[in-house]
Amino acid sequence: MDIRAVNTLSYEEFVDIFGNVVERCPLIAAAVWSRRPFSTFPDLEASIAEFIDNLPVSGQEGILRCHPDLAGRDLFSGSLTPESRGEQTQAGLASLTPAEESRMRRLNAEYKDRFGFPFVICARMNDRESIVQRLSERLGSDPAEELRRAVEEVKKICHLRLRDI
Ligand SMILES: NC(=O)N[C@H]1NC(=O)NC1=O
Repeated sequence: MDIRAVNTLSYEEFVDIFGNVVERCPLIAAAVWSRRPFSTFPDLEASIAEFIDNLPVSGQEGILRCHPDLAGRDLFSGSLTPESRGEQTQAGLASLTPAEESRMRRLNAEYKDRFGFPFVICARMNDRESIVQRLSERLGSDPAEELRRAVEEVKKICHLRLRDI
């Protein structure tokens, strides 16, 4: 799709196409539609990033809470969005050993307890080993720094999803 075509979309069409570039947050696409025309795809991406950056902390945490756990129950029950399923599968998370799976589950739960939102990382820029490693490392982060880092990961996921479109 080219940017001129994007600029002619109604908001319903725009939300249909871009509603999941940030996982389960169609509100973001609905909001940035009013900033068109976009000169390029990076311009659209920058509008999304700016919208996210201008949210209060509760809004940014809300975005993170819309993300499914990595290698969590949703992956095995089939209730993920197609985008998330593809990303998690590509990173090897659909084929963890039972021991790796239970380690992920334990670390994810510990992370949520500590920060109040799920661990978010751009799965396609990682593999199963680096995901577990980052998760263990980030468990020790300062909460404000961790929120900032998690939001940057949301933007990386968004970047790749926009590129797919
Ligand atoms: N929890 C989490 O990071 N989930 C996301 N990461 C990613 O690459 N796709 C997702 O759904």
